[in-house]
Amino acid sequence: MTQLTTSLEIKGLQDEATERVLTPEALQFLEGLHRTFNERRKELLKAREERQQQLDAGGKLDFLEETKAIREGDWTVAELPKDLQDRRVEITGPVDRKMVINALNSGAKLFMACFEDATAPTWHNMIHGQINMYDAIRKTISFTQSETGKTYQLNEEVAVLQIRPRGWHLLEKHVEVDGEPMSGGLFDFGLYFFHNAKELLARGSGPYFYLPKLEHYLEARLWNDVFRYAQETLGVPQGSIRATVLIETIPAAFQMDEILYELREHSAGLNCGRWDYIFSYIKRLRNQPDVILPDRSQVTMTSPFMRAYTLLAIKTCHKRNAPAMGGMAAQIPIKGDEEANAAAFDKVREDKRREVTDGHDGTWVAHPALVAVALEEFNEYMTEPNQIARKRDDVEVTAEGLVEVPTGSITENGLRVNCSVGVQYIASWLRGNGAAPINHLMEDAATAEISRTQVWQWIRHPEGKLEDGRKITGELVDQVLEEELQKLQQQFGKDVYDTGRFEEAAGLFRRLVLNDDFIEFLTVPGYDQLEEVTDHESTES
Ligand SMILES: CC(=O)SCCNC(=O)CCNC(=O)[C@H](O)C(C)(C)COP(=O)(O)OP(=O)(O)OC[C@H]1O[C@@H](n2cnc3c(N)ncnc32)[C@H](O)[C@@H]1OP(=O)(O)O
Ligand SMILES: O=CC(=O)O
Repeated sequence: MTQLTTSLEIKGLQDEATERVLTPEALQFLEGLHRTFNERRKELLKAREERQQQLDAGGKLDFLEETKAIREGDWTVAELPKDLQDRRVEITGPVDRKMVINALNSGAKLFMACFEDATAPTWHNMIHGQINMYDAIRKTISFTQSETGKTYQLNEEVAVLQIRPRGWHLLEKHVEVDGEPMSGGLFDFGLYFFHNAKELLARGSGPYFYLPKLEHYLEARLWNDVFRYAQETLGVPQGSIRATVLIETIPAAFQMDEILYELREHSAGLNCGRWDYIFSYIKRLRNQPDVILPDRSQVTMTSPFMRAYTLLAIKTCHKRNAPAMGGMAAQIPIKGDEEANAAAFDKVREDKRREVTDGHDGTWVAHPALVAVALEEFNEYMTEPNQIARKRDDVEVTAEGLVEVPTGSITENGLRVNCSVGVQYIASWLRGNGAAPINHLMEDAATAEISRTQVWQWIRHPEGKLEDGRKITGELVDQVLEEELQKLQQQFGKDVYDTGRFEEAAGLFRRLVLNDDFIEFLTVPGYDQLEEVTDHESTES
């Protein structure tokens, strides 16, 4: 444990890698961020709890009276920089060194490097992720895979880089200020900005961010104040930062205008973070008697509440001259089965076509092989760099429409999939991998959040019954979980199962679904179980 400034302590392993990014000047900047903004961050998290209590007491979500003037006002966000005007296809991925190179070379217009739900926040991953960003921006990044000897380097032309720092709820326990862990989001943002903002601007781009899991416009205001402070402190021109906010919580859907307004000098629009949105919908409305969702597979982008929110995002953004980005389709290539692979690609094509014809200005893909599919759809239906000029005044979305409960059934298979996929994802995360291919789909933390939240609610809601009438109970879930664990043991073999942290993952999953006290984010208790694991693919070589 080293004390570097009067009040900042590094609790994580220190080596050559940490020395590269945790320079005394960078630490001083982090300390300033913490001291200036951490109290407000904590107050905003507390306000989330208070709003939850109101919802649990039967309160309804609605557009806010206090911000009517902003919704009805005539204002726009600042003009977009050149390299954010055409965002038709963005690839996302964790911050592993090889993946970073592959994503930048993928042919996508932009790459969102994720320090959040696609990355398990080990100290190693977070530090090496920063190093990978540093080297990628300066085009000095390369990687040699030890198994194959293959070397990866950047192409001449690469995607524009943006990063997703952790949300306001997550901590970076390896750095403490005044004996208190730092905010994960301030740590990720702060280090990236400190080392790269000026370099990015000198190279004709800028410090670009995706902001996850906001639940209120005041949380957007906090980010905006962080941006102003960071730019002022480091002598970077105000407005250099541009940030796209993920609308991925149900309360935020009622405050899209307000969020854009708070960030208007730094805004790069909104994105529909659809998986977390489903998670948030169940989480926030979990105690409302009329709300219960069917199997996850039946909740799609054509479910009325999902259509309502994506169309509202497009209308709201375009009114403010901001891009409205689409979301992620889970399908990834299926190796060795051409028919299944073609079907998976068709699903992605259909999803992207709906997005572009609705009016989205770009979309996300999870895998380089899907860049071309998404590009084809956007190239065909979006002939300009974006379609911000298409105002969608025809769209009418009501508060009731945003929360309309989707119909469908809860099946035994749906319950089994939630248990199995939830455990498999958590096990992968505990092994240090935040994005995982499971049953030929890309899964990240949002998947496990949806799975466990659905099961929690099904156990407690009177209508949480399988289609054959059986009530979903803690005992039934326990039994299903045991059976699914046995299947996983058979599928992976005893050795992989024993070393793969499946039992630990099942323990956490059980706690998440059986505890009456709902746990806000699985990554919070999970973080205590996330021991240090080193993944060579995130590391320099
Ligand atoms: C809900 C949300 O928040 S979505 C956003 C967050 N989630 C993500 O970003 C997940 C992104 N996707 C991924 O991480 C990956 O696609 C995974 C983990 C699901 C699958 O990865 P793999 O098992 O490596 O897939 P696969 O074997 O098909 O990969 C083939 C090649 O593509 C590369 N690749 C796959 N996905 C990506 C990606 N998203 N970015 C860059 N490269 C990628 C692999 O590195 C591999 O490279 P190689 O041939 O040089 O070794
Ligand atoms: O973060 C994205 C999502 O779909 O959730």
